[in-house]
Amino acid sequence: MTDMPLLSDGILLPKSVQEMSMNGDEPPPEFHVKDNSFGCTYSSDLAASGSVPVIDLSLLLSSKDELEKLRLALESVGCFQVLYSLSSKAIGHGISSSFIDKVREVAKQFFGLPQEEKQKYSRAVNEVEGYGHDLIVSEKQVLDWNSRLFLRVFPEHQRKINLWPESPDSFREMLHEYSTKLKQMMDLLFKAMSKSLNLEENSFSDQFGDNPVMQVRFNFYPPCSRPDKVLGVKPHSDRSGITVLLQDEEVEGLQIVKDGRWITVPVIPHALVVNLGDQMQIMSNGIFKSAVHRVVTNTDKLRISVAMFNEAEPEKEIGPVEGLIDDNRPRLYRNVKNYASFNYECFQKGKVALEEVKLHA
Ligand SMILES: O=C(O)CCC(=O)C(=O)O
Ligand SMILES: [Fe+2]
Repeated sequence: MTDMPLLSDGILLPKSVQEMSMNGDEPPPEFHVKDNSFGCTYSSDLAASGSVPVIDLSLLLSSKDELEKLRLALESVGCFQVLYSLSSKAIGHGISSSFIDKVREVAKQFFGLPQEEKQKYSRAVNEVEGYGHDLIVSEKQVLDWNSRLFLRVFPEHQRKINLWPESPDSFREMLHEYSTKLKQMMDLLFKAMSKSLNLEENSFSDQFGDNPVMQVRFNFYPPCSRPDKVLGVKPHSDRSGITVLLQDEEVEGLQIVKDGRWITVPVIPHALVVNLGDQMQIMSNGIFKSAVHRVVTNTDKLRISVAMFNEAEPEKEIGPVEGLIDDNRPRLYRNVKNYASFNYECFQKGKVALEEVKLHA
C-alpha cells in the first residue's frame, strides 16, 4: 500500500473500480472476500433463485390477506417486492413505469459522465455525502466493487445542493420528484406495518419524528473479472427503518439470506424491492427482521441500482414499541438515539450495531 494517498482518516486506492474494470485489471487483494460474519459461507454455489414475496401496494390497506402476506415476509426474511401499479391513479402515490425508466436513465447518464465531472461531487474526507468509493478505515475491511453517489434528500433544508449533479440537466428535478414519491410510499408502508401487528397506525412513524431523514444511494457496479472473490456490496443489513430499492432493469445481483442460504432477488418489471432495516427491527422488538443482503458481481454486465433509506430524526430516541413488549416477548433492545452515527462507530470497530443495542438477559 506504499503509493496510496493517505487521508487523515482513511486510505483511498489509487484507481477507481470503474478504471480498473475498464482496464481489465485483476481486483487488488483489498477487495478479496475472506469470510463473512453473518454465518453464511461465501460461495456462489449456494445462491439459488428463490422466492421473495410480491405485494400489491394498492391492496395493502384494504385487504387482510395482503397485510398478512406483508407480516409474514417481514417476520421471515425482512424483504419483499412491491408492485406499483401501471396506472398511477390506482395507487395514489403516482409512480408510473415511465417515471421509473427516467430515474434509471438519469442515473445511467450520471455514471457515464467523465471521471473529472463526477469528481466535482466527490465527498470531502470523513463526509459521507457525495460521489465516491470505499475508503480503507480499518485493517480488516474488505472493499466493495462499486462507485456510488450518496445524498440526503430530506429534510429538504438539509440538502447539500452543491453535491447534487448539475448534469444530466434533469437530475435535480428527477431526484426531488422521486424522493417525494418514495416518501409517500414509505409513509404508507409504515402504516401497513403497524396495522399488520395490530398497532395504532402511527406507532412507527411517531418514533421517527416530524422530519425523518431520507437518503438516496445511486450504486454503480462495473463488470468484475473475479466474481468468485469480489462482492459489489459485502453482507450487511441497512441501518434504515426501511429501504426501497430500484434494481437494474435486467441485471440481477442482489441476494438476501433466507433459511441460512443466499437467494437472488429476481428482477420483476414494475416492482421495487423493500428491505427492512435495523431501526425497524429495533422498533418492532425483533419481530420484524432486518434483511441481511449483499450484491454479487459479474464478468460482463454493469449494474445500476438506486436505494432510498429513511431514518429517525437523529435527536429522537427509538426503541421497541410498548405494545410489542410483554412477558412472552420481553424488551429485546435498549432505546437508542442517532443510530446512523452509532452504526458507523460500530463498523469502524468491526462490531455489529444491532448486537450492541441488544439487552442481554
Ligand atoms: O445494489 C443493490 O441491489 C443493493 C445496494 C445496497 O444494499 C445498499 O445500497 O445498501
Ligand atoms: Fe443495503
